[in-house]
Amino acid sequence: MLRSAVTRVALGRTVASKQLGASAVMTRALAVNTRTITSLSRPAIARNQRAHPLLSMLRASRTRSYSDTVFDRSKPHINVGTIGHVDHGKTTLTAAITKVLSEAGGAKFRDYADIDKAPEEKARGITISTAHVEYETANRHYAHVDCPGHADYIKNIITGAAQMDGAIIVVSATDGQMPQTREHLLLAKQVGIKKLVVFINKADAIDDPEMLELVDMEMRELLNDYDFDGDNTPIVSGSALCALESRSPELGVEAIHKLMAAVDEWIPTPERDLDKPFLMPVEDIFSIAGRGTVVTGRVERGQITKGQELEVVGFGSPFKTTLIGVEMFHKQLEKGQAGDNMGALLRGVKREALTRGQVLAAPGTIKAHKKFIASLYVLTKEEGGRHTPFSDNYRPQLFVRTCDVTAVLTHKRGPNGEDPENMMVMPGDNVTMQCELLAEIAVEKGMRFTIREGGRTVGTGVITEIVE
Ligand SMILES: Nc1nc2c(ncn2[C@@H]2O[C@H](COP(=O)(O)OP(=O)(O)OP(=O)(O)O)[C@@H](O)[C@H]2O)c(=O)[nH]1
Ligand SMILES: [Mg+2]
Repeated sequence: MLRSAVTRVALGRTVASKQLGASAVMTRALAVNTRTITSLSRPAIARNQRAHPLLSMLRASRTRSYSDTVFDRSKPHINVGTIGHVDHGKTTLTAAITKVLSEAGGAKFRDYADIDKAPEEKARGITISTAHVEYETANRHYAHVDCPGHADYIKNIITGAAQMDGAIIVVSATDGQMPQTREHLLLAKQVGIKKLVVFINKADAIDDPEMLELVDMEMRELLNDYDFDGDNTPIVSGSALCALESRSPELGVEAIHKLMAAVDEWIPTPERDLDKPFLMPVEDIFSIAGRGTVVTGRVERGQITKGQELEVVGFGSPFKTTLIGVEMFHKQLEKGQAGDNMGALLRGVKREALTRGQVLAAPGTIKAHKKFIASLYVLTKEEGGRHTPFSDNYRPQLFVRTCDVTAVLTHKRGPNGEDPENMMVMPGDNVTMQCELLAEIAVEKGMRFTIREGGRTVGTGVITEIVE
């Protein structure tokens, strides 16, 4: 069934979500932007083929049918993306990677036009244009995200519409680093991306090869500035366009192979959820006469066995308890694990001591906090957000996991002590603000949340730093 779906989707735009559905990581990553699989109608394909000059070439690579390649579920999966300044070649590189890997049987070629007119996706009411493409190397299976514009990158990174475990930062040899190179690096750092690979693109367009050295040095310095490992980060130079147009192989196809080898080696496969410490957000609480208190929820990560100790964190002092029973679909189990909707029977805990929004966690693995710094995207009126700006001490409801709590948003005072009172936040803005919660909840750096007001979502954010 899977195979036929793949074969049917002639232009492959929607293959990724379905194929990857089986992978737990992917299911989560694509949860907000799962697209339906529909084959393009024949006239649509014909139109596309007429429209794009590269298409006869593409058709050749497409007939090397991808459906012949058995999807190998045993390969580790990882989410990556291209980031970098406008026009530096992110989309061209994305297309080039699929082209080069398709020749090795590890991808379905996605041409530039197909990637760049990415379908719009809805993530929590925010429209984000992203293209997901997939490919594989000998070692790993990749989902790769590319966004058409700077604003979409910002939203995409903040909302986690496509989570990136690592990224390829593209920088043009003709320009060197530019403002969005830095901005994307900063955001990447804030959302917890630990490793990047640099691609110095447009190496075909420079006269002086020293430019490459210069950009190389400058990028290492910049990476160090943002707390990445600038000295050891692999930097590959080449030309995405040459690879896409099958010319100057040393700058083109060979550079792409070098780049992907660097990505394979340098960007680690994320820890699987099952290997992480146990955590389950509390959704509901029941008293069961003669037995005790049962908490239900969906296990976010890790696993737990009957008899193990748990900590209840959030809304007041944390306390410990023991898991004495696990139930799922009215059946008793020995163990609960990530993804399970389970009922946890707890020893000696009164119903009143528990509340929705707390978490059950492996002891000592998460703390409750009241104050943190967040990178926030404020929805525009068109996205269903506010019509007017807000100023300091704005008090929306903050939603995270199963929890909602009032938050007070204030600006961090400017570097020269600028008065935050005078700072207004406009719909459509991306801002860094301090959030102070009216109750302590279990949060971690890198967690995403939404802010709502009067029953509608007005913003989305990611925690970049815990204050207290
Ligand atoms: N000479 C040369 N031009 C390139 C190369 N790669 C991309 N370009 C050109 O640079 C321009 C921008 O490329 P894109 O791939 O659209 O850049 P982008 O980073 O996706 O741009 P945005 O999505 O608008 O931020 C296009 O005209 C490409 O043809 C290259 O290796 N060499
Ligand atoms: Mg682009």
